[in-house]
Amino acid sequence: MKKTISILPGDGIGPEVMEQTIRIIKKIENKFDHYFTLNHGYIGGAAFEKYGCHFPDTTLHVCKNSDAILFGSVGGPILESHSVKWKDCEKNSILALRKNFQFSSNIRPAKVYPELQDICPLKDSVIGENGIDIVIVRELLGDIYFGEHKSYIIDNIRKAHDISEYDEKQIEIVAHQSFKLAKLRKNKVTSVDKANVLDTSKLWRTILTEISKEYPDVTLEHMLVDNCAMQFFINPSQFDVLVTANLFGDILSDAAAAIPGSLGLMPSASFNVKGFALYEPSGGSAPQIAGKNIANPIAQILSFAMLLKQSFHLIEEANSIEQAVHSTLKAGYRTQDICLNKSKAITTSEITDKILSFI
Ligand SMILES: NC(=O)C1=CN([C@@H]2O[C@H](COP(=O)(O)OP(=O)(O)OC[C@H]3O[C@@H](n4cnc5c(N)ncnc54)[C@H](O)[C@@H]3O)[C@@H](O)[C@H]2O)C=CC1
Ligand SMILES: CC(C)CC(=O)C(=O)O
Ligand SMILES: [Mg+2]
Repeated sequence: MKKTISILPGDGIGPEVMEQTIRIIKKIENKFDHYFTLNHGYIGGAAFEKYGCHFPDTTLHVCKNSDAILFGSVGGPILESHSVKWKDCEKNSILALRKNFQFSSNIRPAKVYPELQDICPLKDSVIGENGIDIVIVRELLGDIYFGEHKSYIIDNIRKAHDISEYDEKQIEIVAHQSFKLAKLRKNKVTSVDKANVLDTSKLWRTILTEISKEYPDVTLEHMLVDNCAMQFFINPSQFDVLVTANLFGDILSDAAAAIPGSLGLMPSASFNVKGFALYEPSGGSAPQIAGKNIANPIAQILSFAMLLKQSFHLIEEANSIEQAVHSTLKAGYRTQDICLNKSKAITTSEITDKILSFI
């Protein structure tokens, strides 16, 4: 198969985990006789250094001419967020990319890996006999991230506001996606909102309820977001598909990383309505561990597996990567974020060597 993939490593650990993922891509090409054209683009702080902006036209061009986008992460250390290089980096890069291609829904799976049960902070009794297997569907183009953001001074008082907005069409897209996904799974959708206070949430709840009538086999439940955050840790196996707004989804999907045990294991996929997609780890650029060859590359590698499955329909190829990750973990190889005995942890490149050996 001949397909083009945009490779946007970005900042922090992005380039390190992307480099290892490219080794996996090469192995898949060799083993299954495919040829992928990898077109590289700068984004985030890395682009700012080279082009003086966070999302140059050349990168947009690369993305427009590809069949799928594999993204690393962007952003610098929080303490440097006012510097010229990092100011508004995330807004100008990943948010602009999502907006440009209208990536309206973001899929973030969260499950317990049986071979990593020792690092899952949840008790066996909480995990339960059937384990935990949740898919979070996060709306990606509305809410407070895309409303007006403003800081100002009135009567010598510093003020700021961020406006959250939704329209029914935006909610309908993720609603349909969630019900369709639930039909392939356990037929349950939990819609998470703050409808006891927010008008955007009241609209959210109304639309989810209306759309649910088109999917009579799927059970729809509504849950308030504060309760949901707690339910993740006391009864996570109740969830199948969880659908929520942009901000709540951002926060809850990081919280859900506690289920496998590390953000370094969490891949994600973002789709537009035409099916074009961007794949990226759920976590960020982890600046404090960047450049040390200690980051976990699995989230990035599994994001590539999602790309193979969802964008290229290469199921056997994707399964071979997922199986290799499981075999590697089962054999006891761990990076430091998933290793209880840190002295036994192996590096980013060493764990990739092991994964490659199982493909
Ligand atoms: N899509 C994106 O590009 C995102 C970018 N960011 C940016 O990343 C920067 C750092 O943000 P944080 O809040 O610290 O979030 P983060 O997700 O980068 O890190 C949170 C924690 O998870 C750990 N972690 C994350 N990925 C890991 C991996 N692959 N292996 C091992 N450990 C891993 C980090 O070491 C840290 O302890 C900020 O500039 C932020 O804006 C944050 C989230 C998403
Ligand atoms: C710029 C942020 C909204 C990125 C992020 O935290 C995420 O997508 O999870
Ligand atoms: Mg996030």
